[in-house]
Amino acid sequence: MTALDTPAEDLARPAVPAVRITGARRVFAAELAPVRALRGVHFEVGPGEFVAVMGPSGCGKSTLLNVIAGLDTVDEGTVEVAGERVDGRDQDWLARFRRHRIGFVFQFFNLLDGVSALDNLVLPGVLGGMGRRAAESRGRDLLDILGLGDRTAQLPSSLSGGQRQRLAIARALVNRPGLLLADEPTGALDSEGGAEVLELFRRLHEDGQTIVMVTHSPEVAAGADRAVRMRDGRVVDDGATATGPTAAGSDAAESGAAGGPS
Ligand SMILES: Nc1ncnc2c1ncn2[C@@H]1O[C@H](COP(=O)(O)OP(=O)(O)OP(=O)(O)O)[C@@H](O)[C@H]1O
Repeated sequence: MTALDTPAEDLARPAVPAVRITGARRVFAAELAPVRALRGVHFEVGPGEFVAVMGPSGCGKSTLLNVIAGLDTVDEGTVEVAGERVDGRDQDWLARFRRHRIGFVFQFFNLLDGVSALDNLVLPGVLGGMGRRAAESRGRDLLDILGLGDRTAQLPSSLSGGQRQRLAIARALVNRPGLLLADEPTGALDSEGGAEVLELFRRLHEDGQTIVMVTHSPEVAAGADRAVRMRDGRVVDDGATATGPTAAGSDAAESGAAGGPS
């Protein structure tokens, strides 16, 4: 098994969508009027798909990602990840779920600045149930694969933006999550750093990793298989990108494995 392999559980259940959301509604209380962040969202992601979520500021993209990750909850509707219901769970269940099943990449990296690049990976590994040695070995493997093998002892603050985001992606992968979620992963990077990160996502995707990425950038979205557009809390468009499976004429797209909203 390589460090980037798809988790065995996903290979064993290829027919189960990686994400399935039906009729999701989320309303936030606000001073003037309630904000309807999600207004009946249907959204499905097939195993191994790389999906970009786009749309204007405030249309509900981060809320969508957060309800998939169990960082926020829906008021109505259902959220399933790899066939398991995420909505309606208690905080302990959600914490375990996030630790083992979800890798989350943030716009501003959210790395621990006081510890080395390697320890940024060892800590979540240990929290995820690995022994320290196993977590160190996993961390070193990931740093090698992600082109940071000579940076193990460096503090995140001494890395470039692109390197920091690659480290944050390595951290998200430590516990071999079935699903990688990324909220504007290139938003804080210059074009070179953004290209590095997109290239890494493409490699992970080719290795079978399921990825859902929020982005404002059409260039970044074009690197995904499929682009979903949201507006005012709804999915308004959903289709293959130029690099997606339809463009390549693959059977997967034609058989519906790319998965549109149901
Ligand atoms: N915790 C919250 N409390 C109140 N309102 C919220 C909360 N979280 C999000 N909202 C509101 O819900 C709406 C959707 O927010 P969300 O962050 O999902 O949008 P977005 O599409 O990700 O925006 P951006 O591209 O600017 O990040 C916005 O109007 C936002 O202000």
